[in-house]
Amino acid sequence: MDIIKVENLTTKFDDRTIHNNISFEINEGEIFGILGGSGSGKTTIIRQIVMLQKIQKGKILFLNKDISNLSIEESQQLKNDFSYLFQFGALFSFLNVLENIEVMLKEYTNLPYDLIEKIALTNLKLVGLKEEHAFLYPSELSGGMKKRVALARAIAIEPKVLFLDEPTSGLDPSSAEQFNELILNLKKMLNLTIIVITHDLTTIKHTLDRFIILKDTKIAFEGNIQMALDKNDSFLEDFLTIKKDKNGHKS
Ligand SMILES: Nc1ncnc2c1ncn2[C@@H]1O[C@H](COP(=O)(O)OP(=O)(O)OP(=O)(O)O)[C@@H](O)[C@H]1O
Repeated sequence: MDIIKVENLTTKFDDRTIHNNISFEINEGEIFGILGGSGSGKTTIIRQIVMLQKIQKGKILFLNKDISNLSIEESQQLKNDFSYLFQFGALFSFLNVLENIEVMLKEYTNLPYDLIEKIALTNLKLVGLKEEHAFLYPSELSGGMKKRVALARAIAIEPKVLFLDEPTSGLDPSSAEQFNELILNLKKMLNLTIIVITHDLTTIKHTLDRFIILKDTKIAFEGNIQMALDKNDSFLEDFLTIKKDKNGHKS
């Protein structure tokens, strides 16, 4: 079942066309990538799906609702169904780890504080951190730990859909790999649909179930990594820096 359906989306800023009549669907339970060069309109699409940017032409259905025609109550309800981790999704420097995770719960629920604290601790552990990290401040954390806290904050409200913008940017290869592993585990454990903007080839090759590549206002490719490898297309080979061994096997 599709959880998000983008139909004939056209976006222009001044005279510049960013998306020209593009359509795609994101299925429930998949990790879906939105890829493309810098300025190809990846963040704009996500901002449109999460209702931060107006849809100029075309339609987006999110959980079967046309997001351009929602009542205030419907839009509030939909906002409870997703969460996002933006590229520079900073933590509040004056709050400790646990308090940072609790922010969304305090904002979006009426739960009593002892329950909020319990949920925050559970989510802290879900993202691979320990109770002893709970009272550290952001300045005392590594980049990978900060991303984990931001992720714990995003999943604490139990969203159905999670948006991640460049989740591994700024991480060293080993931390990025661990973060990718965490995304895969969370998808399985929490039954999430995850939409990822990424340039990270490891994420693209090992974490995404399916992806689109935006190029020159259109979708240049839609499918999974195997389909991309099978295509023998020079743009795809360059974009994904696909390597061939001496027997012509691609990786
Ligand atoms: N609100 C806006 N008003 C005017 N131009 C905008 C607006 N939002 C985005 N743009 C422009 O639209 C283009 C696409 O931006 P977008 O952020 O979606 O690209 P992107 O693919 O996410 O790029 P990157 O990988 O560099 O983050 C860019 O040229 C950007 O400057």
